[in-house]
Amino acid sequence: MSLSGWVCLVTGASRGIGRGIALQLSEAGATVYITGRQEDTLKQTAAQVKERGGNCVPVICDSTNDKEIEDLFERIKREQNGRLDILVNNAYAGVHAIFGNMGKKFWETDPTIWDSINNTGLRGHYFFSVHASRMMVAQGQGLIVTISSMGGLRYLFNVPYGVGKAACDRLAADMAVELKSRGVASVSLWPGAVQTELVSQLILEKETPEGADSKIKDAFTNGETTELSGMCIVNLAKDKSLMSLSGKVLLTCDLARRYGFQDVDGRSVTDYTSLKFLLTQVPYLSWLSVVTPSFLHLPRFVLTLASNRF
Ligand SMILES: NC(=O)c1ccc[n+]([C@@H]2O[C@H](COP(=O)([O-])OP(=O)(O)OC[C@H]3O[C@@H](n4cnc5c(N)ncnc54)[C@H](O)[C@@H]3O)[C@@H](O)[C@H]2O)c1
Repeated sequence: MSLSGWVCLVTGASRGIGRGIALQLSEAGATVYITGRQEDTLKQTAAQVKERGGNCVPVICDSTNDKEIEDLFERIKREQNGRLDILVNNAYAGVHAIFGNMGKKFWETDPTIWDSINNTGLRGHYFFSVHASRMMVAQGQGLIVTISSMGGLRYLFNVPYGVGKAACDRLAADMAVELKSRGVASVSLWPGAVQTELVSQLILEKETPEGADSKIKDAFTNGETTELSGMCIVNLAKDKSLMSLSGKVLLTCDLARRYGFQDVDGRSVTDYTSLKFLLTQVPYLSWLSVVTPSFLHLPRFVLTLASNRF
């Protein structure tokens, strides 16, 4: 799957899912601009990319700093003759705030948690998308992937988290409406639970945090690697039916099945919408999962109904 000659931009790639995505895109041959706020950690990602024979350009760019965002796009235009093929909106500053406030109600939490969660992870995505779309519309093609999660569907963790994720899904969908006639695709990608460095530190290596549901820890124990989302994006970028997927929420487990791959460590990808998995979550019925075939899935319209807003 070659992306040789492609130019990509991944925000927040100094660790976590962003780093995994940068590794996969560069391994596929793309030149990948990666952003973060700290030079040392960005350089660590760049060194890993280089070790695998890839090419990446680390750029210090805070997603909450409009001027730094503008300068970054000017630089890409200058260095790549106006070419940008893929933007991945991934940067996120909310993980510490989420796990540090587990179990608290929104009125018991400092309201600035909204900013920690949504300034980088929603407002920043909009700003990056505007600049990227200007380049992509001019070239008549491109792909914008906004990393979101199933918190966009129903309550998960806390109020600003769910609102932010629902808004990310809507951002991807509404941008797709305006971009469709210009040949540019916009999708929202939902990873499952992912074993990032922070998840290891804050969840896996600790007792279940106070106020947290023990099922959350189980989900992360069987979680995806940080590179699975990257594998999904590499395959998606080459999909001849890409425009027909534009505007949709895509799940990493569905894309792994669509393109027929396993996680980079050889594990099969947990399918959160399979009947088999869902039964494991139901007390007294979990035994049924053993005899349930894994190809039975929850139809997508049921997921839509699960948002239950009417
Ligand atoms: N970890 C999971 O299990 C999981 C599951 C589903 C969805 N997601 C989503 O994936 C996205 C990435 O999450 P993660 O778990 O990899 O987070 P993370 O905290 O491990 O990584 C976030 C990255 O963003 C960077 N960043 C933070 N603030 C920034 C700023 N102002 N400017 C530029 N870069 C900044 C960080 O330096 C880091 O590189 C989030 O939207 C998250 O909700 C995560």
